[in-house]
Amino acid sequence: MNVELQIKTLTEQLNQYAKEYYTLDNPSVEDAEYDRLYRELAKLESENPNLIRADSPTHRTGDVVLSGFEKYTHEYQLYSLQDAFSREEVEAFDARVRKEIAAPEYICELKIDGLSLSLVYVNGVLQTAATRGDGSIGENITEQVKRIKDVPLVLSEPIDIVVRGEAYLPRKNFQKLNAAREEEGLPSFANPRNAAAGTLRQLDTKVVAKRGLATFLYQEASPATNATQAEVLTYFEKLGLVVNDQRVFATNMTEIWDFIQKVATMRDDLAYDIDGVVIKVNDLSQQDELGFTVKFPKWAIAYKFPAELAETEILSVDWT
Ligand SMILES: NC(=O)c1cnc(OC2CCCC2)nc1N
Repeated sequence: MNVELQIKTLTEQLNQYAKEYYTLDNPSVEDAEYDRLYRELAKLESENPNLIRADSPTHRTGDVVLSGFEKYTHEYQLYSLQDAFSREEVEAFDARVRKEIAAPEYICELKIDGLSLSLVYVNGVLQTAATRGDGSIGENITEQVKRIKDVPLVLSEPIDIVVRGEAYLPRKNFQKLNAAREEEGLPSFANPRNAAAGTLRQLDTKVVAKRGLATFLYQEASPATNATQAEVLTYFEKLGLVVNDQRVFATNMTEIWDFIQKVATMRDDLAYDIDGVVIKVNDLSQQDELGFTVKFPKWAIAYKFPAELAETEILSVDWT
């Protein structure tokens, strides 16, 4: 078999094994077998650097230690969500929407409690990853994000697209990390969100690879190629991006509130932290009709769950 085909086969095989191991939590080969194939690929790549593929797993390792963070100016501004803390506030949002959209269909998504992330793909290849920053200028964290195993280095289609999502630390990896830090006499992280933020601010990318961050993508920032938010999310899955599967449609407050209550009861059983539910007008042309206020989109609202008291706060409350 010629070298180019050998490199292609090894790359595809290793990517499949990594997906089984990291995303499906169901490896089909032993680590030793993965390591053997990985070393074989790394050897072929070092002998034929011109044949290294953009989706090679060797881009995700290697001890790149950066000297600092470059600024990155977002091509599309990142908006933040208006918050709602009660049913009445969500009803007011629904009423505002109905002033302009007669019978809106909403899509409700979990609000992942992580770090906002922007991914820029050119010809289907991950070119830049950046933090939100102030919405216009963020920090370039491309090398760090390449160490997040569920972020595809190459999409299934060679398209140009800018996508938004959340990087988060799964609760089991958060617990492992804090246990290790206590072992080393290091201060533990207060919550998974802080741990994720601290991890993506690491200049030594080897540290990022070890921590086990993950992502959920939820918005197309570049001009929409789909008609609804639901179709965007399905399209993202087809491209190889990870999308949260807990999403429902709602056409009125009762259905919205039923979902919010359902999420409130199953929240503790999730593998990751959430801090609310995001309700969005599903039709993207209606989103455009509604537009934005100075800060927020008028077509979305975030219902926030009451903040859970941290253990220390519970102890400090005078329960008498
Ligand atoms: N943390 C989340 O899970 C989340 C955050 N934001 C959005 O949508 C915003 C993005 C810009 C306008 C609507 N959706 C989400 N699921």
